[in-house]
Amino acid sequence: MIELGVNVDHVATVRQARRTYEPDPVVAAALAEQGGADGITFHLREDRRHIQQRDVEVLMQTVTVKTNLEIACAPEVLQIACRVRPTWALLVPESRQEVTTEGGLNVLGDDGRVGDAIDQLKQHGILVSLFVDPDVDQVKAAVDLGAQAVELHTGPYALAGPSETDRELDRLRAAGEVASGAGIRLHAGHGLNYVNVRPVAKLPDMVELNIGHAIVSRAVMVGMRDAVAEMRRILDVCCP
Ligand SMILES: CC(=O)[C@@H](O)[C@H](O)COP(=O)(O)O
Ligand SMILES: NCC(=O)COP(=O)(O)O
Repeated sequence: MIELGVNVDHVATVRQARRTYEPDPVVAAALAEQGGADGITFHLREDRRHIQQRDVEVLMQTVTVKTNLEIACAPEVLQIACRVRPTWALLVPESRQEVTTEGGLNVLGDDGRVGDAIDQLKQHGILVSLFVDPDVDQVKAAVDLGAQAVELHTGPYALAGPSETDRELDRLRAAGEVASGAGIRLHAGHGLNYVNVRPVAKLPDMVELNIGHAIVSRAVMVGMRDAVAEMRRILDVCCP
């Protein structure tokens, strides 16, 4: 059965629109758990545009399922991760100008920062996943650096037009085969929603999907528990 990681970043986005106290991603995470989340994902960006350090601290005290802290390979956030010790750390690229995460980590071109970050996190008992484009060479480089999982960037798939979707799925399938063939966990995420999720969930050896924006968008209408439960039902039906 596919594991569902629910990303609560954009609950914090709504809160930060007024720099106030609500809606609280901590409450959203508890409701997501009631809806069937297997993990809670939260991205402590260097620019703090949504999740704040307070959210990380309180989520680490309250979440009862897996925690998946997304961070850049930057000393300040790495230090926080090593102190709070989430179940997983997902290393992602960041740039101030981006609307959202744009591409995967360039692991192939690593200047040592990714490798050092992996070692530092693992020394603190944290499992490490790398957010990479569905590129076989990037996945091989992630395996070589000792990542315990890769999260394939499904943004290009999600944005693909009808004539490109199969090609993007083939890229994801090929990259996933390298990951599972190397014995590391295969995750995927970014831009997945209630319609496009099924083909990705059905990819061979897919273990975990991390979904945020689409679930939070549905939650605005129906509530977090029901929005998560609906995604859970979709995954349970398509991947029993
Ligand atoms: C890496 C990824 O795709 C998401 O988990 C990420 O958090 C999205 O970036 P924003 O949260 O900045 O939208
Ligand atoms: N790493 C992907 C994630 O956590 C959620 O991305 P999105 O569903 O908010 O695009």
